[in-house]
Amino acid sequence: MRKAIIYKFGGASVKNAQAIKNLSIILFNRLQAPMVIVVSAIGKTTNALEEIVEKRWKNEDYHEPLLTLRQTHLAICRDLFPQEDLIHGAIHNVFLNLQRELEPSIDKDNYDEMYDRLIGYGELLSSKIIQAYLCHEKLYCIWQDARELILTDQSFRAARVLWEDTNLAIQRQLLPKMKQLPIVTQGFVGASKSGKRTTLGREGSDFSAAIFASCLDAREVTIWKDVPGVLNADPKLFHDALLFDELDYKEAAEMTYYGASVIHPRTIKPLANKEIPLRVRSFVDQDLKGTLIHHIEGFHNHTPIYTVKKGQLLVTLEVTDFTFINQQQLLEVYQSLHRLGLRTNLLQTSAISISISMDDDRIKRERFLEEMSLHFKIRYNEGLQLVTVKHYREEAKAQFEAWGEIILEQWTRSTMQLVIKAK
Ligand SMILES: Nc1ncnc2c1ncn2[C@@H]1O[C@H](COP(=O)(O)OP(=O)(O)O)[C@@H](O)[C@H]1O
Ligand SMILES: N[C@@H](CC(=O)OP(=O)(O)O)C(=O)O
Repeated sequence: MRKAIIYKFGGASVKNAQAIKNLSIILFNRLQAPMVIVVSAIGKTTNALEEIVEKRWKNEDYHEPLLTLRQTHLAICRDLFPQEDLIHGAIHNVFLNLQRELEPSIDKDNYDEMYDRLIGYGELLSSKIIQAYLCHEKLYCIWQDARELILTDQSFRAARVLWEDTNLAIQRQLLPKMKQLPIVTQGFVGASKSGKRTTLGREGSDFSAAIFASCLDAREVTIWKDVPGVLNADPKLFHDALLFDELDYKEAAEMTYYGASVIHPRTIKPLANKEIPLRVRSFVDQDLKGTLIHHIEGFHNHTPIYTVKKGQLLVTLEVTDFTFINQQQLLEVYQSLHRLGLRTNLLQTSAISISISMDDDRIKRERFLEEMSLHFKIRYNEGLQLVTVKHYREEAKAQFEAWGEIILEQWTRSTMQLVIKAK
């Protein structure tokens, strides 16, 4: 059998009926076996599901957002399929199951577990609609439940892959099917060996594509985006951003680490380990070649790379007596962050304080602050932006002064980071 090709279509590329039709056009000349097509939830479905789950958790009324979500999906089906197609009933049933799963009383200690049980419904819906539509267009393919293949531990919302088990499941269950027809499956979701549903972290479908690629020793992965490829900055924020024709794995991995949301941070490593090339290309203009991320001997980039992470919480922990910050205190802070699964993006210590910029999470934040209040005096600032400039030029800081007040900065020889409070 030839080496497999992996395609990943994110939420933007399947955001409505027109976008799904466009996906089938992309596949028209490209569909082949062996191929795995990994899809994310339609548009902003995962955000809507997050709202529903949070409301259910707080015992608030979630019926309105649930109804909107149902109507949106059924309307897409009406645009894509004739009235008598079985898909309408199938999607209706998925919503009945979701409704049923939202009803029972909830275990108040296990928000993350409940979240993972419900949030993957978005990918379930999109993958069913897309597989049915491709078959309707005579682009025959098989639907596969990714939770039978991507096996993880039970670190809900940021599950770690059990590589050996996943590899085995893919070889045994997926490979034989792949010989017959292309596969459509879900990104983002997995399951533990005891059958609990898990997820790989928000925007984790790129990582799912990389997992399939690694286990299948794929020829290439293509992720289809609404941008021409990887640029040196988010083109929505920087209008003069430059497109890279190619990038070395290491440079791409660092970009994602600092927050370039075009690729999920966990995607590059499994591909780099097996030297599987990753192409990022546009689903809008399919004539463009995009950006090829692969191993480039002696790669040197001097173009500045800008990344912006929004929704940052900057916490400053200050000692309450006149002791200095020591390693034991740092250890306790890190242990608490690790236990709660809070991601830190910048840490700075002074003699009497520790400042941490982290991705905000309203529920976990409260627990962290509560734990820290036993040892420190706390100040915090929310809704901040963390700007990172790699290969910065001297004048780089000045342009961000217009963005707001720079309340923390950190410089190394190659990287500048600024925490900014918008005006
Ligand atoms: N360096 C970058 N190059 C290209 N796009 C970027 C970059 N940094 C951030 N982006 C943003 O990433 C978006 C695409 O990623 P994302 O929205 O996660 O896609 P999807 O969810 O459809 O997979 C683009 O619309 C762009 O605004
Ligand atoms: N739907 C999930 C997973 C994902 O990766 O989505 P996208 O490919 O649209 O970023 C999310 O929104 O987090």
